[in-house]
Amino acid sequence: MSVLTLLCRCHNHKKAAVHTKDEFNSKVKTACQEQRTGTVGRFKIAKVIVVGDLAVGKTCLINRFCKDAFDKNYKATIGVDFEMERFEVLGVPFSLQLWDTAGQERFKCIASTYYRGAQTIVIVFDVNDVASLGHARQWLEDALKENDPTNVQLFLVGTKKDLSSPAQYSQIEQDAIELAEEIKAEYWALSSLTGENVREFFFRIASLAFEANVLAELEKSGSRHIGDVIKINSNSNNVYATSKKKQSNCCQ
Ligand SMILES: Nc1nc2c(ncn2[C@@H]2O[C@H](COP(=O)(O)OP(=O)(O)OP(=O)(O)O)[C@@H](O)[C@H]2O)c(=O)[nH]1
Ligand SMILES: [Mg+2]
Repeated sequence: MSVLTLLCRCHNHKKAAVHTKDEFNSKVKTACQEQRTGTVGRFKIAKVIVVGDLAVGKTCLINRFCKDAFDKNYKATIGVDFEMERFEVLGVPFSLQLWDTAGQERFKCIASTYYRGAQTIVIVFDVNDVASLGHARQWLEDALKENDPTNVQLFLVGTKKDLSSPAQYSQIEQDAIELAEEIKAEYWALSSLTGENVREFFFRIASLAFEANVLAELEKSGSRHIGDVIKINSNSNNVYATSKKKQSNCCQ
């Protein structure tokens, strides 16, 4: 289990306007301190879907984080796979369900049936393959068909950074940041082979998903405080009498 107390700050991406928050919302912090996070912490599991072209490194990314393993041999994902990862954010337990989907065209229609209900969409491309970045928009469009665009958090992720020279990388980075800004996604570049930025990236997903969930709970509860106990005592509306009355009505 990973313990998160602060949203990860990632200074590498200062240009990616997309990293706009580096502190938890104060309402969220207070709610956590006062243990008023409602269903978050008890039943809440955020669904994360990972999409992108074949062989860009989706499975390796999830395996590096969840199993600290890396396989240099390519084994295509057939349909979907998923992993659960448990976190503790601001002292509150929180889980991510990570859905690894197939990039191969022939498995795509099976995979897309699992897109629904995602809270986070991760669009993956290979920083050494411009075409895979070009296809990112299509992946996003397909994933959004099954989800409410106003309620999802987007991440654009460039993988295999270890394979590119700084000069090559900075070229594709510009295009990636431009796209990220346009689609309002956070941009991350990482390597599953070396592990660079992998942990930070998943911590960030967990933190933002957690924050969104707690804010939604607070909003839902309106003026009533989540976690408040509703007291029923002998002076309250007599629940027994009411139920008796109902019973007698029913027999008339
Ligand atoms: N050097 C390097 N190779 C990587 C990295 N990530 C993945 N690979 C390699 O890229 C190939 C494809 O990786 P996968 O993770 O299987 O790709 P995928 O996106 O899951 O592919 P599909 O399941 O077909 O959609 C494998 O041979 C990996 O070893 C990385 O960060 N660096
Ligand atoms: Mg795969």
